[in-house]
Amino acid sequence: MITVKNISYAYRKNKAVLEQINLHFKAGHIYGLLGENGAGKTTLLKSLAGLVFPLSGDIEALGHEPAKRSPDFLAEIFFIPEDFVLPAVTPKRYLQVMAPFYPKFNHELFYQFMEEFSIPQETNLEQLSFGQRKKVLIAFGLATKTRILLMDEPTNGLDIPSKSQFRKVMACELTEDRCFIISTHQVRDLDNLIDELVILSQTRMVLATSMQQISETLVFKVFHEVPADALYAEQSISGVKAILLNTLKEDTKIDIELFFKSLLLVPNKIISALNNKTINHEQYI
Ligand SMILES: Nc1ncnc2c1ncn2[C@@H]1O[C@H](COP(=O)(O)OP(=O)(O)OP(=O)(O)O)[C@@H](O)[C@H]1O
Repeated sequence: MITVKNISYAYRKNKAVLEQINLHFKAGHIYGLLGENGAGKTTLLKSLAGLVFPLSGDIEALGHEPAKRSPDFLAEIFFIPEDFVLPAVTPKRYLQVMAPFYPKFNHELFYQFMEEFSIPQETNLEQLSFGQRKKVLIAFGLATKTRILLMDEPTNGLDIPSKSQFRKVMACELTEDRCFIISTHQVRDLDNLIDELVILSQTRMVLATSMQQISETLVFKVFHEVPADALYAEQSISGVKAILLNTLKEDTKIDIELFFKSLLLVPNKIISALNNKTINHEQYI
């Protein structure tokens, strides 16, 4: 659905923000895009949306080059940025103006999400709280029915019930021909939602793999002391949280936060454990 070939980007000379990024995003999947502050996640999302143009390399999305921003492409992609401004109009007026840009827009679905998110429908958008406005934009993005949906920190500002509502609607709206890419630091908000993980660190792609591959290869457990065969371990209030090889084919819940930290601190151990089917950037160099 989206192929990213060796792209690099810099806002300023000699200060790379993305370097030699190679990725494939497939339809029917929800991707979690993780990375430290400044790793380049937003810039990658903007590149996919055609809002910034790679200095080298190519992106092909739905057969289009995003940077050309052709109307056919724009009708099939929606980007929910972290910060945004909504006009001082009612949701109804907002739809009258914006929905025609998306030929598959489903009005009924939009109002259904608005109800599920408990957003007052007659209120001027400008008078809503940040979290409420974010939910309006999420409802709009899902109702566009675009094949690609990009979200930058979508759960930022959402209250606890809305976060679980968000997971529910996202899972329901994913179809075989749609692809959702979510950049976030709130990994717990993505629990049981994402099925693919992409990790960026310091301008590079560290890892792109499926959650299934992670759970088949690794186990996540809590111990009283650090196990001798731990690939990575850290002390927590509940004990020593550790990642080990899944030699007994156990089914444990992936601790994404622990996994992310392990990749930053002991990348070689984790990547070589996953290496069988995993793509990492070194394979492209
Ligand atoms: N408009 C801009 N002009 C110049 N530099 C920028 C601009 N936007 C981002 N950068 C720089 O590019 C780098 C990557 O930023 P980006 O926003 O893509 O990272 P991120 O991974 O999304 O970070 P965060 O998790 O903090 O949101 C940072 O060093 C940032 O300072």
